[in-house]
Amino acid sequence: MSTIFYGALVSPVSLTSYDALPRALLCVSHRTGDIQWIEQDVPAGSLQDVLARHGIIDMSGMELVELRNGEFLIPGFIDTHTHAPQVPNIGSGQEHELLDWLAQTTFPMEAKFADDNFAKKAYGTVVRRIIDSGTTTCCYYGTLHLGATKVLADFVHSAGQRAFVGKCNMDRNSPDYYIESSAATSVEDTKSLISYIRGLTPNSTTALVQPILTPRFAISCTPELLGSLGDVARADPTLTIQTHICENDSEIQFTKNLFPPNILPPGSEAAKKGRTTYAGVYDAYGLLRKNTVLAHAVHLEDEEVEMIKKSNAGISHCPTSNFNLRSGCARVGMLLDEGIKVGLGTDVSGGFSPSILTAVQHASIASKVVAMHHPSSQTSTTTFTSRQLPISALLYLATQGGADVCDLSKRTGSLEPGKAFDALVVSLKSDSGNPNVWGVDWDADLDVSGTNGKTERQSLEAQLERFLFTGDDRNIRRVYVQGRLIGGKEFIPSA
Ligand SMILES: Nc1nc2[nH]cnc2c(=O)[nH]1
Ligand SMILES: [Zn+2]
Repeated sequence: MSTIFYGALVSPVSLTSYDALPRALLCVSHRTGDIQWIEQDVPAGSLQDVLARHGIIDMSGMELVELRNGEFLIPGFIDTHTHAPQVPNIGSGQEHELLDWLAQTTFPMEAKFADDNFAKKAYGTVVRRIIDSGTTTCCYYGTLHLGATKVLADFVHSAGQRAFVGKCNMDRNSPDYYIESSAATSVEDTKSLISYIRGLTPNSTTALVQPILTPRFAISCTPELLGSLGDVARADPTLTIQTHICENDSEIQFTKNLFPPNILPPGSEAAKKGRTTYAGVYDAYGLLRKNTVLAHAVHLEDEEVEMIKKSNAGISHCPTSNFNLRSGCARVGMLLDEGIKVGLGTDVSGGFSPSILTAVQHASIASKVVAMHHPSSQTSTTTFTSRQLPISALLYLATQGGADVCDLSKRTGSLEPGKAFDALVVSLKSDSGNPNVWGVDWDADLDVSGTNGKTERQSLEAQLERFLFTGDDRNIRRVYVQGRLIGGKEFIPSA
């Protein structure tokens, strides 16, 4: 049994190109939730023949979803960095920089999650909101609490989202009311959470919800704690790791003061060089590797860029937060030119929106700001340093780039046979209720003859751009993960 989608499809190919197929036919297996096959261009008159070629003569037991003009399929968004317990704080504490904001706004809210009942009340709506924003894969930070983070994992698991869920490690430089009692307790709770999450989907290598090691940032961890987390990571190369890096000048200085080279493990590169960098601290404790997600990376030194490149760790670019906390503009174009993996993160509530669409818009603006400040005579269209990011790159960062960063590139991030059907049905029709996107009459916009107006591909490209820059939850009709409908405007959650 399968679901067949017939209509427009958009999917990233690379940073510089994407598929925009006005009349695609895509088949999803009900058994696996994977995409079985895609036909790129099927005129309406050939539909029966093409289905027959795939052995589908009788549509009974099949679901056929026909998309209208102004609607298209797109891979689900991947949020490589967000803080679930900060969603209730969105839009507050907007006048601080990072360290003050943590102390004044963030830690007081996170501390409330000591109460599992508070977590049960908050996290259900948090997860629903993030899914309905079109996020099919999410890297979640919980709080330092084991109980509340289990509650978060439960909600994500039962909602059917693909996700990484981590408990923050923080045994120093945190307020008395919100700190772990020792490195040993922090590690013990982390191991319990890993077992708990792995137990949610027994004996499955394809579990949607996975644990993730989450040393909050170097400042909040003693050397003993980072060392023990490094041991946990070394024992399990499949375990993903997430943390913050080079977000804010004061934070970087504080980190360097806390970790002078003489206290770092003697064999580490930083200890040998006698010079600490932020990335060098994580590297020294074995926390920099191909499945490490590093959020922000606004103020990386050249040496750190090299180190990250060598480790094949990925960067979560969080432009909304970087503007909002006045952290700076990450040089994403340069990172991409270096071949470093980059995805997008909402970083709620440093960022004030749980939608990756907002991150896309701000990633575009951030790249324009970098280009304004570092004008270049570069004319190449395949490099990005000092150039604003094109639509193809923005789409890539929001989808496949995120999958690359999470080490999930074979499973999700684009619409391709053999990958999971993690996808959105987007509608720009007037019945979406979003006046920004239906200011254009998509039917009139289209001229299939190609003599006036736009070709079908051009119209679809225009629709994608409109959606990325002015779309919102109202335009997300359906959200699928692994072939299962889990959200969107049309979704009715079971009671
Ligand atoms: N943006 C952001 N940066 C951090 N660094 C350490 N914790 C946080 C956090 O919660 N948000
Ligand atoms: Zn963050």
